[in-house]
Amino acid sequence: MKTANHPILKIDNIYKRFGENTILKDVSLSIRKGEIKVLIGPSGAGKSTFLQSINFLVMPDEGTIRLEDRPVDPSDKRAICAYRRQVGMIFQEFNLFDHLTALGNVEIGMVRVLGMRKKAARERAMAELDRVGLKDQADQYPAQLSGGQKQRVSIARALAMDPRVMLLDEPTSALDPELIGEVQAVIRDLGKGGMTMIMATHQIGFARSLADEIIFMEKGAIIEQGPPDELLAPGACTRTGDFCSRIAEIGGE
Ligand SMILES: Nc1ncnc2c1ncn2[C@@H]1O[C@H](COP(=O)(O)OP(=O)(O)OP(=O)(O)O)[C@@H](O)[C@H]1O
Repeated sequence: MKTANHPILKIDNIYKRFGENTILKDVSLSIRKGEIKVLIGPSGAGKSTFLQSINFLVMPDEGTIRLEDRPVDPSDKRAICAYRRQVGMIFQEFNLFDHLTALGNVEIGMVRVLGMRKKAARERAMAELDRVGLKDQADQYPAQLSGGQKQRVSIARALAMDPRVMLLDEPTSALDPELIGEVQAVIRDLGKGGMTMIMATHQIGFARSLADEIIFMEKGAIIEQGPPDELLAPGACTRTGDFCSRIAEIGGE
C-alpha cells in the first residue's frame, strides 16, 4: 500500500547531450505529494533543461521518469500527452495565445484536450482566474495585461488541467521588479494549498522561504540538496551557501 511518503514523481539518472556537450549528467530527483523543491544554481547549470526533460519537451537520452510508480515511455506520444496533463509547466515567457482573452486562454485546454463542455470549462476557467486574482480581467487580451497578470493567467491555465505536479521554469524572471511579488504570492498560495512543485529560480530569498528542499545544480549535475535551513545555515560551508552569498553581494536577493 502506498503511504504519504511515497514519491509522486521519481526521476532517475537523467542524461542529456546536445552534440558534444553533456548538459545533464546523471540527475535524479524524487518528490512527494505536497513537497516543493527549488532548483538554483549558476546560469547554464542545466536547470531549464532538467525541467524540460521532466516534461519531455526535451527528450532525455538516458534515465527514467515515473509518475506514481509508472514509468513513462518517451516514445509513446499518447502516454506523453496523458503525462503532461498531470505534470503542468509554467514558462518564463508565459506562452499565451494572443488572439484569445484571459478566459479563452484558460478554457481552451479543458475544451480541446480534456473534452469538457464549453459551459463547464468556462465556469472552471473563471474559478481559476479568481484564484489567481484575475476574475475582473477575464475579458482582457494578453496585450492588455501586465507581465505579472499574463504569468498569473498562465498559472490559472495550468491549474485548470488539474495537474498533480507543477514545474515552474523561472516564472518571475521575465517580469519587471515591481510585478514579481504578485506572481510569487500566487505561487506561495499554491504551495500552502498543497500543490506539489518543482521550480527553477534565481530569486534566492523566494527559494529559501518557499522550498522544502533546495537543489543546487552546477555544470549539469546536482551538487547539493537539502532543506534551506541546513544548506544555508551560517557556517554550513556549503557550495549553495557560497553561491547565495555571492549573489547577495552583487545585489541580488
Ligand atoms: N537546444 C539546445 N542546444 C544546445 N545547447 C543547449 C540547448 N538548450 C540548452 N543548451 C545548453 O545547455 C546548458 C544549460 O542550459 P539551461 O538553460 O538548461 O541552463 P539554466 O541553468 O537553466 O540557465 P539559466 O539560469 O541561465 O536559465 C547551456 O550551456 C545551454 O547553452
